[in-house]
Amino acid sequence: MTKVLHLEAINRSFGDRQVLRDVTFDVTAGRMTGFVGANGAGKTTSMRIILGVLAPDSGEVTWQGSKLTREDRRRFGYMPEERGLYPKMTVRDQLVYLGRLHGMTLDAVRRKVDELLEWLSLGERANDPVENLSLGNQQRAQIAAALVHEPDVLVLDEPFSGLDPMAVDTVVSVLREHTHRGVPVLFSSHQLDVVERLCDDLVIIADGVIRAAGSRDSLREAYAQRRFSLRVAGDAGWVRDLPGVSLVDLDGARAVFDLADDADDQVVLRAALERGPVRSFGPVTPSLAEIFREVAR
Ligand SMILES: Nc1ncnc2c1ncn2[C@@H]1O[C@H](COP(=O)(O)OP(=O)(O)OP(=O)(O)O)[C@@H](O)[C@H]1O
Repeated sequence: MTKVLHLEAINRSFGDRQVLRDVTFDVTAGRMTGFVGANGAGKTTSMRIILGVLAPDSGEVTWQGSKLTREDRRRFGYMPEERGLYPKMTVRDQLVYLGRLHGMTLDAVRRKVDELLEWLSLGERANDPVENLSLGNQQRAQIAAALVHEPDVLVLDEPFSGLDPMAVDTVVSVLREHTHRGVPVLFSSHQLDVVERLCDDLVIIADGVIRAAGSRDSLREAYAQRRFSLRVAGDAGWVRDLPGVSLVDLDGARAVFDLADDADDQVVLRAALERGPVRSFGPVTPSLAEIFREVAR
């Protein structure tokens, strides 16, 4: 059976303000699930509830079909929004300490820490106090802290914020290594381009309500407009006169247009071929940013 972390109808209010409403979604083993939403949408609150830092007013979180226990949660890796490493302790000592807290033997934890430091390109900084590290390196150390006890589930609040593109790639390869071993990974991010590139599944939240959830590709398909792109040899402006076509963008030989439900894309293609060579023709898949704008507004 595939291992799934499941949130079922989670509700939570602060005072008279309800910030999560019937939040329901899955994080599946072996997949990277991107959790996206505007500031204040409810991502951090959901993650805190998963980790048991905060209790829901109603609803429950299950792991492999059973209600989460404290023991399960000890096997989770969490990178909280408020970063929590001791500034004066060296990176290595800190990671060893955290591993020991989780009951690892000194040998096992030392091996794991060396591996993580190398994976995250932190080897040269290992004996520096955290406060002497650049922000990007502090972020890497924070990620190492979430991974040191070889967690069964990973929940990461904004793990890519403040990282340069190379560091993002480093962290992604470390997380991918975990998904390949069957670990479900839930991460929140504001950077839609990063999420688009690396998530397998996507959960979009707005005002405490899940607006869309599913595999990235199925969401792209579901939100695909009947939008097409046509590139011809000459000027493509004539396409706007075809029935059912509404032009979205025209750039000389390239036209992007939406088709009415009853219009046939092959009719447009034949019309183009009658006029001359067609360089390319096909549906345009929406980007994550476009889907996000559509569902989260
Ligand atoms: N302890 C708290 N007391 C009162 N209100 C809170 C508390 N924690 C969160 N909130 C409110 O709940 C809402 C959701 O916040 P949350 O931090 O979950 O959003 P988020 O999606 O993580 O946003 P961001 O991307 O800005 O971190 C916000 O309006 C926030 O102000």
